[in-house]
Amino acid sequence: MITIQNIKKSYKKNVALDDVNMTLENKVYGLLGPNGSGKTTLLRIISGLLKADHGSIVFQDKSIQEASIGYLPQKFGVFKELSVYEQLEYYCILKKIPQLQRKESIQEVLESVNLEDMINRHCKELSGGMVRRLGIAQTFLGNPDIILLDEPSAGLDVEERLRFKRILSAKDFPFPIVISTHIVEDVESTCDILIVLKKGKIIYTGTPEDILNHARNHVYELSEKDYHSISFPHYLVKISGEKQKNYRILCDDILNESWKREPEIEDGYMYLVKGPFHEV
Ligand SMILES: Nc1ncnc2c1ncn2[C@@H]1O[C@H](COP(=O)(O)OP(=O)(O)OP(=O)(O)O)[C@@H](O)[C@H]1O
Repeated sequence: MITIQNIKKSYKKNVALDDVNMTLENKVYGLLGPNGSGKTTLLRIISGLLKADHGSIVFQDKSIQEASIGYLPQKFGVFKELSVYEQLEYYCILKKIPQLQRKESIQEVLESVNLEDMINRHCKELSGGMVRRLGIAQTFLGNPDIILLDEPSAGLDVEERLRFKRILSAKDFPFPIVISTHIVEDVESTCDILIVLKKGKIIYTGTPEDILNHARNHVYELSEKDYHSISFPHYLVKISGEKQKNYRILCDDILNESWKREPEIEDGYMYLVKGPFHEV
């Protein structure tokens, strides 16, 4: 278990994290939040790359520095002249994986991200999405105590995005996995717990199912004509339909009952982030 207590971090006067507290068990966590809400800063602090101004992170009664951490940064780079095998062997050395175990570990993680055929290719031959998958693979090497993935599915095509979700759903991992993203779709079916950050503060911790309740009675679908006639505060979630367009909105006003819709996870998340829509 990892306990994160009272973490604060500012960049000069800009407060990036404002008293963040959470406990991470052996579950998959989706760290959601709009751009600039503090997700990367939090992951960098947990990984030990960045020092918090205040607070502590404890791993099983010890300092987090003693934990083995698998970390995928937002920008993951490779040594272009190394082969895929050599690149991962380099990570094995950093993670102190004994030489005899390296080959098997490397093959295993490459298979999990569907890159086994690239094992002897130069990293410079990999596409952007393949580099991202190599980045995900290296986090699983060794016996990590925690895995931190900063926007893992950025740049992955639909098939690889689905494969990544399957990896996460396939088994119970013996360590926490934290996935940072601002795309609800990436985490809704794979994460046990969602944590939502807004302006450096946690505004929601709970299951993906419970988050949609935040938008209950706030979701409406209007025709184009009706939508253009409203003037109260609202958030436009999406426009769907071909000929007859439906405008799905979040608002605090009570509208025609026939326009009301059941909330989905994305509605709940957007209401938390954008709402409320009346003066509080
Ligand atoms: N190195 C830095 N120097 C100054 N300010 C920074 C630095 N890194 C982040 N910030 C600021 O801290 C806040 C949180 O940024 P952070 O990158 O952690 O957010 P994020 O949720 O990961 O955003 P995104 O989804 O865009 O990646 C933002 O206001 C950002 O401008």
